[in-house]
Amino acid sequence: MTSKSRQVSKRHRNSNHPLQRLLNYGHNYRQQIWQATAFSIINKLLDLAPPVLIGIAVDVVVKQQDSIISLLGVKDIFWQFLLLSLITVIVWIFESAFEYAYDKRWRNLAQNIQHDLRIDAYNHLQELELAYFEERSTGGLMSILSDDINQLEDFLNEVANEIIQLITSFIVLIGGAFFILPTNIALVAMLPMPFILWGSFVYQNQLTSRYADVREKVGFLNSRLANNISGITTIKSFTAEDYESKRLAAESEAYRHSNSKAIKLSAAFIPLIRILVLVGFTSLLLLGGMAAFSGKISVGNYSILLVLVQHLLWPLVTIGRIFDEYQRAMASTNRVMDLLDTPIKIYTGNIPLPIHKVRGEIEYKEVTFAYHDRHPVIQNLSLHIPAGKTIAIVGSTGSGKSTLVKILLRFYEVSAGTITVDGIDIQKLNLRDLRRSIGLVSQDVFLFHGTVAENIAYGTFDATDESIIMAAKVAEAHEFIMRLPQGYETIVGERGQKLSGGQRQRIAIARAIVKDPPILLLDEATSAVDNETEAAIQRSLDRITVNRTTIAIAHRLSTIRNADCIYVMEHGQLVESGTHEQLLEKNGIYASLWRVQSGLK
Ligand SMILES: Nc1ncnc2c1ncn2[C@@H]1O[C@H](COP(=O)(O)OP(=O)(O)OP(=O)(O)O)[C@@H](O)[C@H]1O
Repeated sequence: MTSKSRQVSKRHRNSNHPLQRLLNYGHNYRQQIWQATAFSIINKLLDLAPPVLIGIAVDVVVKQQDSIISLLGVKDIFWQFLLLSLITVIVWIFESAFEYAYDKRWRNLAQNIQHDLRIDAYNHLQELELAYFEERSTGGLMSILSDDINQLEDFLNEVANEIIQLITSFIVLIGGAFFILPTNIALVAMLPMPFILWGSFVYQNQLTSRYADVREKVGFLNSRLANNISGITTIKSFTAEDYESKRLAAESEAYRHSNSKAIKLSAAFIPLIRILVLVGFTSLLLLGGMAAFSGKISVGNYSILLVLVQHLLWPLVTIGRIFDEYQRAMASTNRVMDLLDTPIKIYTGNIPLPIHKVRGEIEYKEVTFAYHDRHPVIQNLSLHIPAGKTIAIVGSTGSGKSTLVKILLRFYEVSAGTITVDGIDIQKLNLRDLRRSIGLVSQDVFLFHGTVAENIAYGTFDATDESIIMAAKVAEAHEFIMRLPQGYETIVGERGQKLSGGQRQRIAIARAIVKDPPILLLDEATSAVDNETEAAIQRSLDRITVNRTTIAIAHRLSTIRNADCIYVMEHGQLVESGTHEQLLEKNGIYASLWRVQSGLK
């Protein structure tokens, strides 16, 4: 996480209102926000000038030589109108110029903030521990990083300006009414205003929870979609299309239902506002007309008021949509900010571990570990692996073998005990250095959409073509890669789905070879392959484990029989250890497993 985003994250944790959180986040753009706001206000003021110009024109017609314009020294009616026309042209030009200015500012601001927010949110997400991802769905997280941030972009693009201009119109109208009209008439005309504001406020509160629900439902819908698209093979093979279609329809229906609850409320808003505006407008029409007739106010001023109110009527009608957009944006803001505020639970230590200095001695000292809300998977386990040696871990499924490897990488934090690398507690080591010095070939190989070469070089981004080919040869992958349509430049497809399981496995091994780490973790590297491939992988593993601390987890005992020491794991504890021969002699769990696998029993 960048120090900038860390600061930002601390800052907006202090406040609760989403708008405040957004403003705090956009702290660096304060100047741009002020400029855009000022341009919006000036544009609105200029936009409100035509009613005044109409009023003045009426004034010229009614009062002729005694009109307001005549105060400037222009007595001739034609010249008065010409001057008025000139002012109109100038106002128009400035209004257009400021429209351009505010539009450009707001839209650029929207782009800058959405960009920063997306990158910061993604960077923060990358720092979060695995448990966070296990609790959530990919689709749900995608909808925060995509939909919610887009919602904010739309808000800043248009709605922020609309809100500012609406407030400006309000103030001008109220000020204008009290300035022009006798106080009692102005008060009557303004009577609906508090109701409009109060009503809007109540509405806003009601809408908040409904839109939060809509955002949540979008998250569920997205997660179902993402899950189904990645599981399409399973869906097809189990002919579960209808079942999935129904499940998706149910999520989509929930989204529709949630939206229609929000629509029910927000759609009633505009007609209500119109009624209130009507009360103000007709009272102004009536009382103002009577006042103009009796000479209490001038005909010009009366015209100004009427046109000004008309000018406000339209924006007021849009207030419902503006609140709507505002509420949606605030619901999105909360979701994005909540993600940014999620505390990172696994922090890096500060002892550096330069990769070329790592010897690779690993020690687990009385380690206990439990996944969140579960019983311990590893219990009081101690294990010493001398530098450069290969150990193997075997044992029944679910006994905790993979977990042992994951806690060494600090994907999860141990509950008790310590793990050391070269005698240093891994919690005190620089986390990136620790992970850089470990190569993992995991049970489920993940390839990224891209070429074979890119996938082999993944993590060693400066790898040369020669080293990539060398690694592929050692991993016995070179031959099959050369048979692919574009060789090393062949696109492997998303998650490497255009390759076979064994091919993916060999690319993963080549990837680890290019990385050349002092510590190698092989989590069932030969699980998804046939006997021939297994033999090929075995040959390459024999080569790459030399002088490298290696932990190999295997179900097929033949693949690890040459290990310096083999451990048998049961229920989170190491119950047997020794070389292959020693363990056979012991005639315990390992020996019976061996007999089963080699067909002796
Ligand atoms: N992320 C997780 N959250 C909660 N429980 C988990 C998680 N990952 C694994 N477990 C549980 O921890 C136990 C040990 O899992 P682990 O993957 O370490 O077993 P394993 O010995 O590697 O099994 P296998 O040989 O089948 O790969 C299992 O009971 C599993 O259900």
